[in-house]
Amino acid sequence: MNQSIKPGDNPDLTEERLSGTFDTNSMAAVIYGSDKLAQRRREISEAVSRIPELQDSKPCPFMTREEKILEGSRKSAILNRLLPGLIDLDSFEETVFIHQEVIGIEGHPLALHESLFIPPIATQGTDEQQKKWLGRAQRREIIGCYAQTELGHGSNLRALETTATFDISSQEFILNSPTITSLKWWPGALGKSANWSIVIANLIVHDKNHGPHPFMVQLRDEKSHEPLPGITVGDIGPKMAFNGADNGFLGFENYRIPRENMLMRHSKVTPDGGYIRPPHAKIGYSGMVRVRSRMAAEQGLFLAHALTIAVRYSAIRRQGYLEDRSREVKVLDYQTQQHRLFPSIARAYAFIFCGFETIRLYDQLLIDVQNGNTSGMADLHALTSGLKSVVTHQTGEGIEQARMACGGHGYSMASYISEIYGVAIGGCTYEGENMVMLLQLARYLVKSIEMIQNGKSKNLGPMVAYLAANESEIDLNLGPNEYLKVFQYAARSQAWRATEKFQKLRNSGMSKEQAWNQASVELTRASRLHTRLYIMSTFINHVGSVVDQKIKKVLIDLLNVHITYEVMDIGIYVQGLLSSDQMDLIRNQLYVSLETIRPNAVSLVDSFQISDMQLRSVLGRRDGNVYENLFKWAKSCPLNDKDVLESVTKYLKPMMDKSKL
Ligand SMILES: CCCCCCCCCC/C=C\C/C=C/C(=O)SCCNC(=O)CCNC(=O)[C@H](O)C(C)(C)COP(=O)(O)OP(=O)(O)OC[C@H]1O[C@@H](n2cnc3c(N)ncnc32)[C@H](O)[C@@H]1OP(=O)(O)O
Ligand SMILES: Cc1cc2nc3c(=O)[nH]c(=O)nc-3n(C[C@H](O)[C@H](O)[C@H](O)COP(=O)(O)OP(=O)(O)OC[C@H]3O[C@@H](n4cnc5c(N)ncnc54)[C@H](O)[C@@H]3O)c2cc1C
Repeated sequence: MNQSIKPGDNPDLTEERLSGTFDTNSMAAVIYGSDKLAQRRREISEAVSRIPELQDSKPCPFMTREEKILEGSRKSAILNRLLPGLIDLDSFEETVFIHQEVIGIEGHPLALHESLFIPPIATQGTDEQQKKWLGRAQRREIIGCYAQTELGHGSNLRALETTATFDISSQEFILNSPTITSLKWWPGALGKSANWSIVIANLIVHDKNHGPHPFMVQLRDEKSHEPLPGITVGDIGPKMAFNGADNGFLGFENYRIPRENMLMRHSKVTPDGGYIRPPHAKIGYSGMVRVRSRMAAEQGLFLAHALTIAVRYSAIRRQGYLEDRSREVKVLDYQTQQHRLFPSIARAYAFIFCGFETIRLYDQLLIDVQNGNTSGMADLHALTSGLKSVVTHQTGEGIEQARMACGGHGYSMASYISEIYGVAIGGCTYEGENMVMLLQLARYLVKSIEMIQNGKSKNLGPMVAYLAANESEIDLNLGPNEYLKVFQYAARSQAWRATEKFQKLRNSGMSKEQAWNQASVELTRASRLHTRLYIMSTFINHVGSVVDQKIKKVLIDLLNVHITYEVMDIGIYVQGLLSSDQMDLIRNQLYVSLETIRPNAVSLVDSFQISDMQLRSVLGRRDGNVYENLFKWAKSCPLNDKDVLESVTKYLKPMMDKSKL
């Protein structure tokens, strides 16, 4: 049964929920990985809803930027006091979840503290460094951020300009921002809130530049919160979204920190100026891999937010007629609306399933690396580079479709979809611009194909083994595994096409860099197809492992939406494999699968169990009572505090009076 049904709900939404064929709590358990984890989310939402001081003081769209930052800080401080009674303090998931529930998605002063400041200390700090800072950070005696990007440099880490020069005589590093382009620019919470930061700077010892390394740097006085001498710091101004966070700039002028402030678990500088290399050259990049490995699930949830709003609203919004002219139909009954929304529901599920898998892979890698085994780093870097790029892009597309599916009201901030969109698409840029990261995965694909060309196919990892296969015919009797083969064909032929283009250019005498650039559009296409194949195969495997038969049945229906939509979407890449009859068959299977999933659409989004507090959307309310609440929301807009505004008395009225003469 659908657990969201309550008395007083909009009857159209109740009708939808009654037509669902499965238990939404059981589905939530599959989405979040276990009944216990899903149950914890419900308990935390429930507990938060009973604490008056944690409620929004007014709707976010009516707040100025300053009010958003103040509100985020107010709630962060209250949460810090209440957290021990509300969540398991050792659980990163519960910490992120409660902040999102209480403060929302627009960012807050501690948004980066948990995800980018504490993890590098925990994974790249020595035992002594952890003892010194981890407890303080966890108790929030200090607030931290992650300062890597510079005004002139983001994607290309090797071009960072900030320097940390070792001074043997004082046993200190001297930090400098030598140029305007070397100012740190963008770090979340840096602008006004953080007093410490992980700073990525070029390590210079005995005039030799050892490249970017992480340093623990105090920025502000712990008593006065004033910037320390040698530090220039401030906020970079309003952004497209995420304005509850104070992204900042930072400059150093001969700013000294003790030698012990370089995070030295992997690379080390000894007191006499010796440099000890890390076990893997890119181990310092692992904080980024950690965040990327979490982005698929995060983004899947952003998409889930937008779809919860659009699907619920589509079930109460009546517009136009089908057969019965006496009553307008729910817009959810239109095939175009279903085609707009249901493939995105499938993607949201797929992204979340993939996301929990990559989080698990990262956690395993972390254990391996701590035990000295870095062999899995390249694989996970390639996988998460592609995944973050594809998932953020498709999430953005899906959210925008969800907005349009809500018609005019989707454009109002009352829907909250524009904010969700603005926050989600930030992910196309942060943690590595998407094209740049697709090209990282492409390096891996090209290397894999070169292994095949050199007769070393048996050395290929399981994720790229399909590159060596030779599928040229597909059975018309299409099931998920045949769709997978179709996708493998597309990904394989594009990877070979791109690699061969690169190699041909090389053989024509072009430099490696120029040849790479000339082949790069084809290379990014190969990376996207490879990643979409991974998403599809993870989805198929996940559904295969579900035990509850009612849940499995609806997930198979959703998987059918996914595989048919995805194959139609890449039609151009499978022209050599599928006949036009086969394409027609798939197209029809997609339309059938949209109809099949229709009765479960509302229950599928209800299963994300995103509370009204977290959703912050008038259109997406659980009870479906949209119109009366839209009217209330509009009336509460500060512009309506007065009937006659100063804009009228001061300018418009005199203008009209003058025109009358
Ligand atoms: C609903 C839930 C809501 C939760 C809300 C949470 C909200 C949180 C909001 C947070 C918001 C924003 C936070 C944002 C933070 C940031 O953006 S921090 C800054 C991030 N910056 C980047 O990502 C920069 C991207 N650039 C890079 O990573 C590197 O420059 C790049 C990898 C592109 C290239 O590095 P180079 O050193 O030049 O290396 P290259 O020559 O290209 O490659 C050499 C070789 O090394 C391999 N390699 C590269 N990286 C790795 C790695 N990490 N691990 C393993 N191997 C790696 C690469 O593949 C090459 O291998 P090859 O064999 O030679 O091909
Ligand atoms: C919301 C948000 C939060 C952020 N938070 C943080 C933070 O907390 N800490 C932090 O350090 N940083 C943060 N950043 C910065 C972020 O990591 C960078 O913006 C990101 O890495 C992209 O770098 P860039 O801005 O230099 O883009 P650029 O590299 O300048 O990209 C511009 C264009 O150039 C293209 N391009 C660049 N290089 C190549 C290439 N080699 N091949 C082909 N095309 C290329 C890109 O594809 C893109 O189209 C944040 C950014 C945002 C938007």
